[in-house]
Formats: sequence, structure tokens, C-alpha cells
Amino acid sequence: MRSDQFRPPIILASTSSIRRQLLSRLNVPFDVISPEIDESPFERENAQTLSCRLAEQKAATISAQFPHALVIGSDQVVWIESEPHIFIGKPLTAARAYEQLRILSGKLVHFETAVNVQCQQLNINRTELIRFLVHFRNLSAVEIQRYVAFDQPFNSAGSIKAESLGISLFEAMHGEDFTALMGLPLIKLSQMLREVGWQVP
Ligand SMILES: Nc1nc2c(ncn2[C@@H]2O[C@H](COP(=O)(O)OP(=O)(O)OP(=O)(O)O)[C@@H](O)[C@H]2O)c(=O)[nH]1
Repeated sequence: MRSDQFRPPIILASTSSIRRQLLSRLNVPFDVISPEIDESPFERENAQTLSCRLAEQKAATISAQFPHALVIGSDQVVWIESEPHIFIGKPLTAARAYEQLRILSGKLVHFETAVNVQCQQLNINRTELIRFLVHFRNLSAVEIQRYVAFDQPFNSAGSIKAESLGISLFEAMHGEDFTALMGLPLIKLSQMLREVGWQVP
């Protein structure tokens, strides 16, 4: 669609303040509406399928109410290389953040981040999955305590704020888009928005 044609209003279907901050970096106008969905995995569902399904479901929930809008949904599923069917969510408390990081210490951890863009009126529905890998250092109990107290990563899957002090917990990281690790893959999302006629930048 040419960029001078009708461009649907954008809605971010999310409760995440980080996703809102990340989308703001693309300099496009958008509203935010929280999708209330059940994020429980299906029986034997793998991380990649779960992440894509939830991203689509979040966007679809809002798109059903606003069929003319371009709705963005995203989801991140975190899992440890050696235990692919155990998903690490948001800790929500200091105690659980401490417990999560004790488990992640020394491990190879996958961050699967899916983003869905859909607009019913324009018959658009696209999902992309961006993978990111973090090798955590062997963390001492004192380091974990100091980190949790400083960053308070209670609403971050895997109990890290990679853009903040969380980076000091890493041995190495591998991925094409650091913003995917934070929860919204902006390189791919920019491309998806351009393909539906938004000028980014
Ligand atoms: N600040 C920060 N947040 C992170 C990082 N990694 C993951 N997150 C956040 O962890 C959350 C992952 O949980 P999800 O279930 O995908 O999303 P949510 O927070 O429930 O928000 P919804 O979009 O409403 O589902 C997201 O809000 C991510 O932005 C990070 O490195 N830094």
C-alpha cells in the first residue's frame, strides 16, 4: 500500500510498559489497550508455538473490537536449553526473581519473542518470531540478591532487565535484535509496518 494511502490507526495490545516504551521509539502514533487473555500453554505446546499463538491471540482480542485498526500483539516465552518444556515467566516478587536467577545461573537460556500485526479491514495478519539466546554467568547468591534489589525485575520474563544491570549477569548473548530480548522485536516490526504503508523512519 502506498504510504500516501489510508493508514489504519495503530493499537498496541499490551499491558507492558516496556513494550509501550519500545514501540514509542518507532515514532508512529498509537494507542494502548490491554488484552485480557489466558496465557496458559496447551498440553505439550512448545515455546515457539506458544509465543506465536499468544501474540496472535492478544492482537485478535483487540482487533475484534477495532476491525479498522492495525493491532500489534507480542509475547515472550523463556526456556532453558536443557529443559525445553519448562517455561520461565515473570517472577512478580523478589523471592521468585531470586529463585528464577538461581535456576538460570550458568545456563543457556532462549528468549522466544513473537510479534503479530493484524488489521481485519485490510485483511492483514502476520506473525514473526525472533529468537535470542543468553548464556548466563555462574551467579553467586550475593550477586543475585544485589541484582534483584537494584533492578527489581519483577515484570520481566526471566527476571532480567537486559538494558539495565541485567547485562552484568551475562557471559554472552546471541541474536539479531536486542529489542527482541527486551520484549518487542523492533527491527522486524519496523519492516512489517513499512510493508503496510507506514513510514518508519
Ligand atoms: N525491562 C525489560 N523487560 C523485559 C526484558 N525481557 C523481557 N521483558 C518483559 O517481560 C515481559 C514478558 O512477558 P509477556 O507475557 O510476553 O508480556 P506481559 O508483560 O504479560 O505484557 P502483555 O503484552 O500485556 O502480555 C514483557 O513485558 C517484556 O517486555 C528485559 O530485558 N528488560
